[in-house]
Amino acid sequence: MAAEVYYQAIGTLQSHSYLDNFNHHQKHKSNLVRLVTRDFISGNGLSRRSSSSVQRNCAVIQSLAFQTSVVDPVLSPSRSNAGDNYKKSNEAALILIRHGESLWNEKNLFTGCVDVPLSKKGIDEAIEAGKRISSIPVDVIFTSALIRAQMTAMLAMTQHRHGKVPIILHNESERARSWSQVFSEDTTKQSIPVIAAWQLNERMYGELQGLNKQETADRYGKEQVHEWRRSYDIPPPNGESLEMCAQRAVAYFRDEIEPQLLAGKNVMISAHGNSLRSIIMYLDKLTSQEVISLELSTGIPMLYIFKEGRFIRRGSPIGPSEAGVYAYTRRLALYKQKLDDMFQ
Ligand SMILES: O=C(O)[C@@H](CO)OP(=O)(O)O
Repeated sequence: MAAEVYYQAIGTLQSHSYLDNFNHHQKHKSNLVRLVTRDFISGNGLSRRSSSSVQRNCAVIQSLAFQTSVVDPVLSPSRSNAGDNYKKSNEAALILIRHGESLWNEKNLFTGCVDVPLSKKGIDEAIEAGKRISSIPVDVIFTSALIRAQMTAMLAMTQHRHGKVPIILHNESERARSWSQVFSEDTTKQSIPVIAAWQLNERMYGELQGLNKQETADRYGKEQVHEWRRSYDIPPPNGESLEMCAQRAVAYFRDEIEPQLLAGKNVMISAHGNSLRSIIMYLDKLTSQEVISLELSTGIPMLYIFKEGRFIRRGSPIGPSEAGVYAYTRRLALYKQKLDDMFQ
């Protein structure tokens, strides 16, 4: 009973998860999640005090949502896409994760398409991310072609409770494909295909790649560097703007990933700050103004549900130190229950 009440309360809070994109609202919601989680952990279920506090605060969250003038993706008919080629389909989970901290994030260098591995902290973040999504179904994984996204996906999957083995598909040549075949149906069932695509790579940062971000701001001015980093259509010198990055990343999402979701497959995408910003812009129908303030932390998985042609955000932990809470749907709760029963 306590768990049921807990998930319901968290569900209410997390249904406004798009507020996480706005730092000033994030804090408020994070306090509420902490309050409810504390009651749950104490084992007494939701206390009357917390229960009325959640109700009261949900009203506050509602009004914050109104102030942002972002339409609630849960309540509104559809801010989302896939409309044209919508077919009646099963519900499917979509997890988006930005890679853990890389060795160049650690050094504050522009990275873009330079292929840099995770730092020690990034490895820990990826493992932590894996714990947070360990009860959410994953049938197929898409990563960029870059090692930091691939390391993140693989490390995260070591924590998954289903115990399946992620296997990178090699389609770069006929020989690579044929030499990496598996000849057991049972083994295939126990594995998750991992598809690497360059289209999901970080935006190409042009002549900024390898430069220190602070030194670049000192040299060219804070405003100019912010424009290069966050504007929608201004590219850094000889690099890609977010708009250019979206042209390949969103096209790939629509052509290769949406069909999987339509077929009812649960998908995880491990990619990068800007390739994911462009995909989120598409999923949440953000304007080119709104996307400027969209920041993604390293190693924090976000959950969407794809149902009846719509993408609905179901939450994301607030930050690295927060508990991983998502608004589970009935189908996800049943999947979790199945894992609980299996590992009792
Ligand atoms: O350097 C990069 O490739 C990206 C992501 O780390 O940086 P930014 O935050 O400027 O988009």
